[in-house]
Amino acid sequence: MSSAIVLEDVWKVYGKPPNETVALRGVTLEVGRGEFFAVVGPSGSGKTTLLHLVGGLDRATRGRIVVDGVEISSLRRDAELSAYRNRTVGFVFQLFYLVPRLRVLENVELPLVKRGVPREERRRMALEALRLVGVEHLAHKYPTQLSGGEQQRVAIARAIVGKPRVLLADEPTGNLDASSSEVVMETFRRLNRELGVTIVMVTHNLELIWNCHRAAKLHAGRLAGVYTPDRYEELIASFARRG
Ligand SMILES: Nc1ncnc2c1ncn2[C@@H]1O[C@H](COP(=O)(O)OP(=O)(O)OP(=O)(O)O)[C@@H](O)[C@H]1O
Repeated sequence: MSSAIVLEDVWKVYGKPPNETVALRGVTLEVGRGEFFAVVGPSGSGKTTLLHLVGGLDRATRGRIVVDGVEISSLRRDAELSAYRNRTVGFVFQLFYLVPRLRVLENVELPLVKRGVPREERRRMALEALRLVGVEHLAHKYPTQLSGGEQQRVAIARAIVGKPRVLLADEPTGNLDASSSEVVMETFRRLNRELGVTIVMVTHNLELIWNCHRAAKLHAGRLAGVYTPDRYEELIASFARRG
């Protein structure tokens, strides 16, 4: 298994003594290329922190992080980290963060504007991304005219339009009802299967791990285990016992 993501002894400390919070305490983890990988754990266990570090939204205090062959923990300049964010990873958040005054197509084009892709090419790529997630017919609507599930699929189109190797999703169904959640999960499964995109998804909803090849459990900033589907029942039961 070649690795899309490698974390070696990663620590994250927020704040300064005596008011510091240690969010990650030496996490070592590998995610394979083409894996659909879940991260679960109680509130405050460090899930979002881990995703932010992998996505280059924040820097680790200590340790090594390599994503798609790039050692992001050694990128010192903000411009390098920003280029990494724009090219290698795509983000999907719980709150879709679409720009309300822009049409769906224009929202999806945004990451390409930053890259300086010419207009016609942008349009073509944005329509292709919308088609991949099954909402091409909504291209000329505004976000407020869409359901939550449709907005999240547009946000996924925006995340994949630049053809990132890794898609990072933080509670992507946290704001959706059960049927919209299923549509979003089906979209992820298809992107993973057909395009081979590596997906890391943070979730509170343990039922969603059944979509994933493996699931990591964090507890108080430490890796408490990495599970394959044959042990998911055991993982779910561990939450029933003590969270
Ligand atoms: N910017 C920050 N400044 C200070 N402390 C922070 C910051 N972000 C997170 N923390 C703290 O770090 C710890 C881990 O937070 P994190 O958001 O990663 O947890 P989580 O598992 O994603 O939680 P949840 O499931 O509630 O979203 C928590 O104690 C949190 O209060």
